[in-house]
Amino acid sequence: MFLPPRTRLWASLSRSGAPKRFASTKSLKETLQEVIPRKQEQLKKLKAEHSQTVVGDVKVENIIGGMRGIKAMLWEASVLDPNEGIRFHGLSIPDCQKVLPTAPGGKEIIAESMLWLLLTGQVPTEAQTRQLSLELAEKGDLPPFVEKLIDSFPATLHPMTQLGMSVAALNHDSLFQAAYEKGIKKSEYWSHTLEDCINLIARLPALAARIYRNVYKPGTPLPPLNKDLDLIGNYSALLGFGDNHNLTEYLRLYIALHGDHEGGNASAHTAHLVGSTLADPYLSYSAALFALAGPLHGLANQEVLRWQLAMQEELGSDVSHDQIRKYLWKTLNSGQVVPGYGHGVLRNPDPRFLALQQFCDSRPELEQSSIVRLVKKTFEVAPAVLKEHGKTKNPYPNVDATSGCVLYHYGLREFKYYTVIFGVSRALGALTQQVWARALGLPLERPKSLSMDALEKLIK
Ligand SMILES: CC(=O)SCCNC(=O)CCNC(=O)[C@H](O)C(C)(C)COP(=O)(O)OP(=O)(O)OC[C@H]1O[C@@H](n2cnc3c(N)ncnc32)[C@H](O)[C@@H]1OP(=O)(O)O
Ligand SMILES: O=C([O-])CC(=O)C(=O)O
Repeated sequence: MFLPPRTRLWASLSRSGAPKRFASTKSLKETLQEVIPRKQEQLKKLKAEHSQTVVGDVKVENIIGGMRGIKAMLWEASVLDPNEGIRFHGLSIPDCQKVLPTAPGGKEIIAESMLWLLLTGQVPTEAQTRQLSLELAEKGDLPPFVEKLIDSFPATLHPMTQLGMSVAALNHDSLFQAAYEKGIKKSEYWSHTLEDCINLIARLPALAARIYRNVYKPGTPLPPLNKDLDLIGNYSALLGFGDNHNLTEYLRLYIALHGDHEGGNASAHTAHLVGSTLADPYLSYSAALFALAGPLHGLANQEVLRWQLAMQEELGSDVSHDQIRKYLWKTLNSGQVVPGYGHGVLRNPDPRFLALQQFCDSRPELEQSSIVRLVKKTFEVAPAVLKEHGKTKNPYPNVDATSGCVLYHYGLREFKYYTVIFGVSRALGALTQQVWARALGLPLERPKSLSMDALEKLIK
């Protein structure tokens, strides 16, 4: 039975509050086959009954202000509330932490259960999650020419550039593109797109880990994919951290939480825009990765670590609130942004930041870590400084403020690599939408632009 998200959450919690799973044995594709006709019907009804209903207005400030606040995209998997933060099909982060299956022996949400939720709007069973893990591990090997391509990159090429280029090269094997060339019907687009999306997600650990090894641990052999591990268990092992359970668990949580942040963020929006031309999922996601690689977006997590380490270098480890305050002012007065703070939509501390901080608070070794403590102390000071500075509409931390310090503490210290981990994650949401865009037959994205002269004419 298909239930609205909130009802489904309550239905998936037993009376004792412990998660209870539905006993479905359906595969991901079978589940989607069930869900898609209902969504198609919903869209048809919206079009028929409300095409002309006004849901917002556009001011000049929206046009010159990066389209902030304009409701202009359909995005199925998640919606962002400025104060509450993200909900995935209606489920908040704490809701997801209660009901989504974890890895055997683990406590954190895994990529597979988040992907299932994003794609279907349903909480998968333990068995469905394991089945998906196995499918991903079976499909995770790289084509030899892509391995060669990655190996040919100079180690000085930024890891995000390497990731974007290698994801684009995987389109050599795009099933959607091959089927399109044969001339398939529009109603068949989504199933080929789904195959591509699953194949791409499956290959991301091997791809991202190969980049890491080449750049930072040259000459160390990559282990084969382990069919008994989940996607991120394998990623951690490929990176060389497989026996670090704490880091593996952190990566699982990190990657589940960064998976989707509604549609307007720069990476997801880029994937959607490029995908709307019917470019295949590899090309669309490759483009998204280059948007993620900008310092106002995903690259901010690299910038946060660089900034916090520079602060530590200058002030020492045992730093006072007052010293941090002065350091923040120095950054602001030199005309730079404080990385990890502010947001295009959020107006409160990012619940992803809070969830990652909670992870830190639950582990004694992280509570003792000088970099983790510095990040926490910065949070205790920065909002007041940013409020006094008076520019940013949101003086609170976003997820990037804290995501890197835990990696750093656990030994993954090459912070130029951090956005690659974000890039492995964002595929979950961006590619989910690609499937939905094809299933719903969404059109080419093409908003209207205006010159300043044209705008002035319109105002008159
Ligand atoms: C996963 C993610 O992508 S989360 C975001 C990651 N990015 C960062 O952490 C980088 C630092 N933050 C920022 O640059 C911004 O807050 C952004 C890009 C995230 C959002 O930008 P906007 O929606 O334009 O923010 P906002 O409307 O509050 O900006 C108003 C002014 O405040 C400034 N401002 C915003 N955030 C900050 C900050 N953290 N430090 C200093 N100034 C800031 C803006 O630069 C802008 O200044 P301007 O008028 O001189 O151009
Ligand atoms: O929503 C945004 O604009 C940026 C962000 O936090 C994300 O993409 O995760």
